[in-house]
Amino acid sequence: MAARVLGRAGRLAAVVRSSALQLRLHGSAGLRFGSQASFFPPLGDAMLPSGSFNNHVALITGGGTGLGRAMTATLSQLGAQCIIASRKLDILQRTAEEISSQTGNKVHAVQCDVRDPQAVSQCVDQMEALTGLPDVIINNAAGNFVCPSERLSPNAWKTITDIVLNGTAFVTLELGKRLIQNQKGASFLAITTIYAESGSGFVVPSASAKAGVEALYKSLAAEWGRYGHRFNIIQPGPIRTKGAFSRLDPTGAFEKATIDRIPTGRLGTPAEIANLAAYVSSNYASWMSGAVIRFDGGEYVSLAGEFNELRSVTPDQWKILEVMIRNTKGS
Ligand SMILES: CCCCC/C=C\C/C=C\C/C=C\C=C\C(=O)SCCNC(=O)CCNC(=O)[C@H](O)C(C)(C)COP(=O)(O)OP(=O)(O)OC[C@H]1O[C@@H](n2cnc3c(N)ncnc32)[C@H](O)[C@@H]1OP(=O)(O)O
Ligand SMILES: NC(=O)C1=CN([C@@H]2O[C@H](COP(=O)(O)OP(=O)(O)OC[C@H]3O[C@@H](n4cnc5c(N)ncnc54)[C@H](OP(=O)(O)O)[C@@H]3O)[C@@H](O)[C@H]2O)C=CC1
Repeated sequence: MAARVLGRAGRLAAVVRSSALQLRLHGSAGLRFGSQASFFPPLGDAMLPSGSFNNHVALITGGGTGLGRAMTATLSQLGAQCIIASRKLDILQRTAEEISSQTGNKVHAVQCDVRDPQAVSQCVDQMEALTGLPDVIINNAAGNFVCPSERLSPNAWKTITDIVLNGTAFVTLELGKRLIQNQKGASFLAITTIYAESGSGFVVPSASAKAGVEALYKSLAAEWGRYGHRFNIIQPGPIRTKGAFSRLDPTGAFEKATIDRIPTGRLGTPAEIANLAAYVSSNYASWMSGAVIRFDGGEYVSLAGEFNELRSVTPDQWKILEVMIRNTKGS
């Protein structure tokens, strides 16, 4: 009997040793479970009731492309009159016409480089003439590229931090002052990124500027509630847009690894973030201020936990690991 048990234990130990060796040699290659993305299908329809933004005016910076365009389309569909502002007037005009023709609600295109406070002031003048002051302001315009920090010129640093931090501040302060003067409340939303919180190498100007934007919005949430202003932040994870992916993963080499570390097994979609932005900017969220909403399919926590790689250990391997751990005696 004892010999039989010892024999079984010996065989098990041999299996444990060989499997542990396999694990060490080959990692988890080929041992992944099937894609879980099918559990988390993205929905594309506008989530809020139709007419939720009737009689509302929304300014979306960078609204001509990517996520800003998707937010504009959703707000317009829900009844808002939108103003989209960025540098490239032709792109803005094309987007404005396309969205207006689909929703029946006016979208205005206004050229504005948010790095220039005078241009921002003129943009707001133009907006006041077209629609009056806005109820909703979405600071979405940004610039970014991957680059080792030792290769950054002073102007590269300045370009990104000017668009992201100074641009957001110029738009927010210009509108805030005029809204306060007119005793009009508003919802301000800033689009940052998950690495605004953690920092990240290779996108250091963007990480620094987005962290500044978060500090700006949290501070104003505290200070300007008394004027009827709400300030919130959405931190998106990866969502395919030409603007982001062409500058952050120009060869496409990192996309699979990115998707593999997202617990929901897929990238986000522009329509999903547009629904969240619409909710945060709507009167349904009138008690929400100072919030930082991470919207990343779980990527941030997945990157943060040092044991999360163990997801790729199979049930059979777990049996072996458990035996090894239980058989450990002493320290
Ligand atoms: C691990 C991989 C992950 C894969 C997943 C991929 C992506 C998604 C995941 C997460 C995304 C998270 C956050 C995303 C944040 C974003 O903001 S994405 C949005 C990106 N969109 C844009 O950037 C659109 C607007 N961008 C631009 O217009 C330009 O790119 C630019 C920002 C450069 C501004 O244009 P412009 O004002 O015309 O500037 P210049 O071309 O004159 O350049 C100014 C200085 O910057 C230097 N520079 C430009 N490009 C680079 C570069 N690639 N590397 C190094 N330096 C660069 C340029 O030389 C100028 O400096 P000098 O005058 O020469 O000194
Ligand atoms: N896509 C993603 O995976 C993620 C995106 N984000 C954030 O989402 C937001 C939208 O990015 P995304 O849609 O992907 O990328 P885009 O490149 O499509 O959007 C950036 C927009 O900013 C505008 N812009 C850039 N510089 C200026 C400027 N100086 N003045 C005014 N407008 C300017 C651009 O318009 P123009 O060239 O006409 O000026 C463009 O429409 C950004 O804040 C980005 O940081 C955050 C995390 C992930």
